Amino acid sequence: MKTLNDFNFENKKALIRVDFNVPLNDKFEVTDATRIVSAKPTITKILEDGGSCILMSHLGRPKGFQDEFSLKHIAAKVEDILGVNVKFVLDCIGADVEAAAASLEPGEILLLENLRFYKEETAGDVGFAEKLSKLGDIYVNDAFGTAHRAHASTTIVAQFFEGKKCFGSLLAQEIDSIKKVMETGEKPVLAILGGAKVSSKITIIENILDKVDHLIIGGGMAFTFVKAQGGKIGNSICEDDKMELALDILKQAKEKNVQIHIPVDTIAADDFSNDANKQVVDINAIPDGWEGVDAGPKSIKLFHDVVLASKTILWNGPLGVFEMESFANGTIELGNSIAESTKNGAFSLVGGGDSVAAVKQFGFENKVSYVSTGGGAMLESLEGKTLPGIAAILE
Ligand SMILES: Nc1ncnc2c1ncn2[C@@H]1O[C@H](COP(=O)(O)OP(=O)(O)O)[C@@H](O)[C@H]1O
Ligand SMILES: O=C(OP(=O)(O)O)[C@H](O)COP(=O)(O)O
Repeated sequence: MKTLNDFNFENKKALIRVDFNVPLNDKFEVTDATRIVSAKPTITKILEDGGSCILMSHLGRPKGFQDEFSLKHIAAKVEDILGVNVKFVLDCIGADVEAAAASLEPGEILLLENLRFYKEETAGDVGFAEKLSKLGDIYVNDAFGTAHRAHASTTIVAQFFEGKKCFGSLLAQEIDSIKKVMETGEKPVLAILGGAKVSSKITIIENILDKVDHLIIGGGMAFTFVKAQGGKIGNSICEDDKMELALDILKQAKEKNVQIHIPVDTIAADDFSNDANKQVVDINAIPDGWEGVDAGPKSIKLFHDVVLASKTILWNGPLGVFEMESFANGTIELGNSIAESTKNGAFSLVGGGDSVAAVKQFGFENKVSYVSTGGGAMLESLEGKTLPGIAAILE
């Protein structure tokens, strides 16, 4: 696995695929710059070596050239975070871009326009990838968030850099964190899966049953397991067509010696709204007209004990409807438990969509070992897939 340290970038132009797909508000201001901050170590190392950086990224899912998706909106933020002047070109291929890249001096940074303004990017077009490849001497992939896409700039371009391609430090760190959970982590290894649906996590569950000692199934997806075992779940969300599968997962877990922990109680609400009436009830005795929306106190304690006994922890998916203040407590308490366990020496990885949002919203970002910068990319990694962006560097 080639990393930045395998190269000296002196007088070299690094063509770096970053994931600067960051959220913007209606004034086109960056509202969460995590992905830009996370790319800084790679860029700094290359500049310190005496090289220059050509940064390429997508932003959103534009249909052709659309001003609102221009990377010009984020150029100043990138400059601010890197602390180095950033040159910006209004295209990502073509004569102007080639001239700008050719005249780049050591220590300088060039930011290209949104790659997805060309449909060839997402189509993985070889000709488009070849044009990009002309811009740099060494290809660095640091875009973990987009590593599950076999696009021109994330995957196809790598074939033009035989022996001259490597992982950036962010991508290497993401790979390492996943490896810690899936392969090398200190036991006991715990995975906590929450969120809304069993169906979106099936492949992950089946893949990690071979890797973990404990599995907490929380959030909305727990109710499919509870109902499948004969529990009364009222109006709680449930995927009836996945009940058989839930029973099969419980059976597989037993065979594989994995201890599964399902909530024993829940906060039930009489309406799916923040000001609904609520009551604590046993998970398998939810009255008609009520639905489970958050972990109950006994479950929080149970999960706390499992988390504190674990040395390696993966967390994906909230334990309740955390977007509503009234039902955020279980997710916050789980965050507190993971923070405490991390302080005691456990390795904790948080990844995938809403759990990362929850971790940031409730201030746990610096209290866990690692927060992934990838949503879909992290979920696909946990499913056991080799991401095309990663495979292309290894080839
Ligand atoms: N008991 C519940 N009932 C309904 N929705 C829930 C419940 N618990 C969690 N959720 C919802 O699950 C969603 C996140 O699910 P999911 O997308 O699978 O997680 P992630 O994005 O972290 O992988 C959140 O919007 C949250 O409100
Ligand atoms: O933000 C991203 O994905 P994510 O929301 O799954 O983390 C990546 O930049 C990939 O974007 P895409 O899903 O439009 O290919």
